[in-house]
Amino acid sequence: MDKKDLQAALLPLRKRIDAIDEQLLALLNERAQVAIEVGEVKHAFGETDVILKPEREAQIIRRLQQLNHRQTFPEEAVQAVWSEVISACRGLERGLVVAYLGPEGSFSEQAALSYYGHAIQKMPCVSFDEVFRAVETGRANVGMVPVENSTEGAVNRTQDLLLTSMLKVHGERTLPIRHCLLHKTGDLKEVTRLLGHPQALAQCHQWLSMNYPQLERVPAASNSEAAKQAAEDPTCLAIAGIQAAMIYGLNVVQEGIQDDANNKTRFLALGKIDALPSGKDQTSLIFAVPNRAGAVYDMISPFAKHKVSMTRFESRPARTGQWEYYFYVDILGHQQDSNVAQALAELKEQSSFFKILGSYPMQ
Ligand SMILES: O=C(O)C(=O)C[C@]1(C(=O)O)C=C[C@@H](O)C=C1
Repeated sequence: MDKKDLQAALLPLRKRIDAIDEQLLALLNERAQVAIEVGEVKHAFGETDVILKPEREAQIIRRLQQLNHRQTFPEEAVQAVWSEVISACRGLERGLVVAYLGPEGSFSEQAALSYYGHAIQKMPCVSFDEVFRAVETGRANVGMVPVENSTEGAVNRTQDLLLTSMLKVHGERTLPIRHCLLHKTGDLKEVTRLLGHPQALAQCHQWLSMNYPQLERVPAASNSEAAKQAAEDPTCLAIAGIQAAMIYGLNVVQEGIQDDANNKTRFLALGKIDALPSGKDQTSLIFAVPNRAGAVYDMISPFAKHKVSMTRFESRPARTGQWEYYFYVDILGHQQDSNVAQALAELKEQSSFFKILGSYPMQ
């Protein structure tokens, strides 16, 4: 069989794919028209602010994943494809400005694109504080921030900002984090310094100590900022993701240098909207207890009483110098579910501080 036979065998199959793509495109256009009408209805009812409905998006994707069960189209692709379809339709209703820690090529950007899709207006910010401020002041509609990492634990600055901010959580996205060692040319003769975000330096600590113990480790504002600087300075190595390497034209000296091969970061989607129950939700909250024996035990007993599962329990010093703490807790269920509502009401009753960050669809 020669090349001509191959082309002849492929031709009818490719014709079928072309015909299917035409149908898909026609259907996508039909969907886009309906989304525009949805936008008009929302407008007529005065819902002009943010078009985003996290619970509806989660329900659409979950329903399709179930329908697709045991079919040929890959399971993960359902989420990826429909996130983009919904993103494009949402963008036709109204543009969404998304703030995150930049510059371009950061893991936060990846999380933002994965959660909100590509039909967004990106607003890269210089710090987590700036991300919160951009959303609070209305310059951005929503923001995406890392909250915890599987190797390093809580992202403290985010935790502190969540404590005082009026923003609410409406979604989450967990991404695998693969760090790469990057350099301008790949010729490391002149290298004296290693740039990376403190979280990235910590996640690669063992590998760096084994392979580059002599290099000065310099904290950067973000991984992509480290990559951007290294692209201009051959005396610097940078730790960042492969995305940043491509954007800033860097050489990948070594891929996957994080100490844990399964390194993951969980990001939170923030805004001023409340996500309604989607059928599979979780709730994030912060509370503090009076400083007395058994207080924490008493505090969390309403969860057991009302059969609410706790999936995360983290503490952070209250900075009073009194060994007092804020507790960051995630529970399964939506704050509108009756058992969750009862447990939260009892917890609130006994706390010296109580704040619900939001209920939102589980990824
Ligand atoms: O159902 C809506 O409220 C819509 O705006 C439509 C749509 C979609 O494309 O399916 C778009 C954006 C919302 O976040 C949810 C769903």
